[in-house]
Amino acid sequence: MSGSENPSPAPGFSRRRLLATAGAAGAGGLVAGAAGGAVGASLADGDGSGSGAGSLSLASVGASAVPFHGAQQAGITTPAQARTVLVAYDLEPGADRAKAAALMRRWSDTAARLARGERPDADGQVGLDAGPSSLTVTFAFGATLFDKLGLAGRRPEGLQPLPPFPGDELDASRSDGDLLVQVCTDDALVGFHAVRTLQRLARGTAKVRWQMTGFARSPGATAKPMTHRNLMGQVDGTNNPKPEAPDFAAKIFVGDAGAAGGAAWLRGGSYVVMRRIRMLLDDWDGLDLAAQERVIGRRKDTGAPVTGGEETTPADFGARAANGSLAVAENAHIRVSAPEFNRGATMLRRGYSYHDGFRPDGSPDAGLLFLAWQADPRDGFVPVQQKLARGDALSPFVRHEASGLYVAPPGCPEGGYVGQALLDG
Ligand SMILES: C=CC1=C(C)c2cc3[nH]c(cc4nc(cc5[nH]c(cc1n2)c(C)c5CCC(=O)O)C(CCC(=O)O)=C4C)c(C)c3C=C
Ligand SMILES: [Fe+2]
Repeated sequence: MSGSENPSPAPGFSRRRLLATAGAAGAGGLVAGAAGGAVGASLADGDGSGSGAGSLSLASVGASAVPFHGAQQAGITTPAQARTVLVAYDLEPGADRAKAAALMRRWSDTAARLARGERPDADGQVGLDAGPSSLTVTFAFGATLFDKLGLAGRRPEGLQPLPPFPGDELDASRSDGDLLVQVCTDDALVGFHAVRTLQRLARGTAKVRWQMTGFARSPGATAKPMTHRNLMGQVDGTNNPKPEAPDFAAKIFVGDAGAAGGAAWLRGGSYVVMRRIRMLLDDWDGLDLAAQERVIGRRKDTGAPVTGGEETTPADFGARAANGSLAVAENAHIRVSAPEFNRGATMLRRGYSYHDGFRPDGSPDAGLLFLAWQADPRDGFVPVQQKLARGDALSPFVRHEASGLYVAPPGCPEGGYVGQALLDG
C-alpha cells in the first residue's frame, strides 16, 4: 500500500501540527534545497505552539523531513545527515523479476512513509517518539542483479566491474551485492528502525550480504554550519561539485548518452561507488602538522589551500615555494584528484566516517565509507582512483578494504516505485 493511500502519521505527529521553521544547514558546500527544508512540531502541547507549561517540543532536527518522491532519489544531493547505514542484499535463489519488482514497491512505499514520519504496518515501535529526522532511503542495483533477473540486455554500459587498483586489499564478503540500500538520518534509532523495517520486508526475496555503519557531524554540533571533518581531522568535501553549477546535473546524473541502448530506464539516475577505506591513523598521527598539510595540499584548521586564502579559495597549482618546489606538491591529494588534472573527471563525494573498534595490534579499525556519485564511473571514479593508487601522498596512510559499484535509478513519483521502468518495462 502506498503512503498516499494510507497517510497515517505517527502518534502525536499529525501534519496539522507541523510548523514550518528554518531550513537545514548545508554540508560540504551543498545547499539544502527543497529536500532539506526543516519543519518543527510540538508533540505534547495542546495547541501545537510548543509554549505550554511542561510541553515538549520536537526539535527541528527530529521534525526535519526530506521527501522520498521526486525526479532524483533523495540521499544523493541531500546534505549529509549525521548517520548512515549501508546494507547490501543478494537476491534469494529463485527470486525472479516479479518478486524483485514487488520488493522494490514494498520498499519504496515504506521508505516514503518513514520519510514523512509515518509508521509502517506491523511496526515494532522502535520508531515511536522521534520525527523523521531527515531520513532518506536510497536504492541502487549492482551488476549481478541484472544477470540474475535475465536483464543483462538492459544493464547500463557503465555498470562494469571496477578494475583492480594497485594496493587494493578487498574483502569480497563486504563488497558488491545485488542491491544497495543507503539509509541516512540525523537519529541513530530512526536509522535502525528503517533498516530493520526494510530488512523484514525483504524476507523471501533478498537477504543481507553485508552492512556498514557510518557517522558525520550532528546538526548543531558546530557554532555554524561547516564542511565536515574526517577522522584524519581534515575538512573534507570542500571542492565537491556544487548543485548550482551549470554542469552539475550532467556530471552527476545519467543523461541521454548514459541511458542509450536498453538503459533508457536509467535517465536521471546516478552511479555510486562505495569504498571502505581504513585510515592508518597511528601512522598518520606520527606526521607533524606541516607534513600532514603537504599530503593533502590544504591546511587542517581552515581547509584552505596551502597556497593561501580561505576554504573556498581556489588552489594555486602553479605557485612555488621559496626553494622553487611546487607549493602544492606533485603528489598532494588535491593535485592528483582534481578534475583539472583528470580531464574533468568529477564525482560528488558524500562519504561517512566509521569506527568499528580496535584491531588486535591496537590500531583503530576506522576510516571513511567513501561514497561517490557520478553520471558515469568510467569518466569519474575509475580514472581518478587509477591515478591516486599510483601517486597519491595519502596512499601510504589508507587501505581500501571493500568496494562496490551500483546504479541508482531515478526517483519515483507518488504511486510509483524506484526501478519501475526497469522491472515493469
Ligand atoms: C577516487 C577518488 C577519491 C578517493 C578514493 C579519495 C579518498 C580520500 N580523500 C580524503 C580526503 C580529502 N579529499 C579531498 C579532496 C578530493 N578527493 C577526491 C577524490 C578522492 N578522495 C577529489 C576529487 C577531491 C577534490 C579535489 C579538488 O578538486 O580539489 C580533500 C580536500 C578537501 C575537499 O575538496 O574535499 C580531503 C581532505 C581521504 C581522507 C580519503 C580516504 C580515506
Ligand atoms: Fe579525497
